[in-house]
Amino acid sequence: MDTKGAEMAFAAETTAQMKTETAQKRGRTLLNLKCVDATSGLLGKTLLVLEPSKGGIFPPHKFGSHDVVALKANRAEASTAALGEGVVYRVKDNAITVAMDDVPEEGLDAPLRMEKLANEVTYRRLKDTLTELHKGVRKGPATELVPVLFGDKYPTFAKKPITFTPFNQLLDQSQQAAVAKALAAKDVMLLHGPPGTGKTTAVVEVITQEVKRGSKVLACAASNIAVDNLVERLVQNRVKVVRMGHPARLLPQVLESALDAQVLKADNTSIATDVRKEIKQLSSKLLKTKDRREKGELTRDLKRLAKEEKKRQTQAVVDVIKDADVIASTLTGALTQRLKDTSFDLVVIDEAAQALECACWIALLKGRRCVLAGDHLQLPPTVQSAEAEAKGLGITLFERLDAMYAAQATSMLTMQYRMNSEIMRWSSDELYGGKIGAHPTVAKHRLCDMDGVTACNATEAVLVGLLKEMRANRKQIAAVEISTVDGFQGREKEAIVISMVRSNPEGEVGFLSDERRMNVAVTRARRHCAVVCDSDTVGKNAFLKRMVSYFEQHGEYLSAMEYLSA
Ligand SMILES: Nc1ncnc2c1ncn2[C@@H]1O[C@H](COP(=O)(O)OP(=O)(O)OP(=O)(O)O)[C@@H](O)[C@H]1O
Repeated sequence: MDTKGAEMAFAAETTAQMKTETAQKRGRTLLNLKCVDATSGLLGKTLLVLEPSKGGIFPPHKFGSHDVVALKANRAEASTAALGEGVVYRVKDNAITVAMDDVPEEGLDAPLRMEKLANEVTYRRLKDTLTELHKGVRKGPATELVPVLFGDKYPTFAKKPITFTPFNQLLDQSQQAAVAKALAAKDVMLLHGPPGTGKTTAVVEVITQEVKRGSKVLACAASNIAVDNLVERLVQNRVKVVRMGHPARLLPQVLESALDAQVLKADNTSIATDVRKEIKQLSSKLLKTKDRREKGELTRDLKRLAKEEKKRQTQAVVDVIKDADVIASTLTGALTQRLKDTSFDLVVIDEAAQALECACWIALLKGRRCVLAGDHLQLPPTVQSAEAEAKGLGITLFERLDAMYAAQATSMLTMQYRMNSEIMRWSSDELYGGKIGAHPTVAKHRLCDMDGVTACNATEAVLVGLLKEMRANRKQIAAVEISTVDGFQGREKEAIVISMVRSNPEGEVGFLSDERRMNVAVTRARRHCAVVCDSDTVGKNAFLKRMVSYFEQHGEYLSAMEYLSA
């Protein structure tokens, strides 16, 4: 990680180094924009709406929600300071909305260009954390935890079994056992949640129980969406939760939990607002007065008031954070200055098997104990540098700890609430030692039980036909989504069609052979899973061969010839 690596190089490919036209071609800059609207509203931020100057739609580009962007005059030199920076809030074909802290005072009425900025803050935070770890953690809340996570000390648990009254009455036995283990953990516990087993449900119970016993909890995940998911459910349990992060990156349904929203409501904020009004009045008095003594007095007062305003604003943030039972943030977001002096009894990381180990450390250094929830038998985070991956960045902390401490520290959830048991059994037998069961509500559900579906075979044929047609016409049909497996992790659909497009005489199966990828692909399906493949090619790989024969045995097998004549 100390060499910059491919990811850093990619991020550093800033538009500043490219000609603006080249940058526009690469989708990192949009030229000739006009600002058509500026409204305040998003928790004190201003939303600017930008459209192509000549109307119509934007050329192809790479701007997406949450990107950090700079606005400049359309033809400004690359080195010219930006009119302002903001975060992309919404992207449509013909308009992009950007949330800004401070609206540029001038320049918005002229043609503009928008540049995508490399998110260097994240890299700096990862690097700073690694440097701190490298120096050795001799003080702070995680002093006792660090040796356990590096394999120098075994994890320990309370001697007496923990009993608790679940908030969620529906928790199954394996979820209850996992929660009890988490509550008993003195340093680390791994909550292993295979597909559809309600890992987040168990995590929310752990956090709620911890709050009940007086703990302050840091709840994290690598992605904003996973953090918002936790926040939504914790709010339902009436837990006092504060969501860190830029409001433009949060789902609208969790905005009320945002730090900014709660700070706006704080007493110290209304005092700061009053002080600001007073400052305005005194400033205009100062401009009018000719009296030297009065000028001196007013200047002194203004200085004092400015200090007071700042103090009240800072105190409002400190109070909200202090008063919260749970602070929720992304892993890298946990390194904010605002949490610098806050430590936690417990750090919970959801989707830990999809997070880089160094990102986990940002959060872990803030807590005495930790619970990591995830499934290392699904796909790990993407690492763009092959070298970094080979040197260990591709192994997650969850996987590493499970390899060291599975017997002591891991509790696996064993009841799943998504798949028909035939779909589930392949994954359970191949990857989870045959330990997973299907809840009765899903065990037998099939596509043909759904309203409007009459014949399952016909539906399969339609699905496959549809897929071909969409590929050919490159168009999206409502209710059908096309995605790579990697992009679909964490999601589910009633029916999944897996296209294993490889077909060659050498039997090269490439990335299909990653068991975790196939595990993710198959386990997205609730009621129906169809695989389209060249069985000769994929049959050269033992794992895929077993998979195809499982489908042959337990499902329906049709050759291409049979489909063509169907
Ligand atoms: N004990 C339970 N009883 C009934 N339904 C449950 C139970 N636990 C989880 N579920 C349901 O299972 C689904 C998945 O649960 P949840 O959202 O907690 O899992 P996840 O962590 O997001 O996904 P996954 O388990 O695939 O990792 C949800 O619809 C949830 O309501």
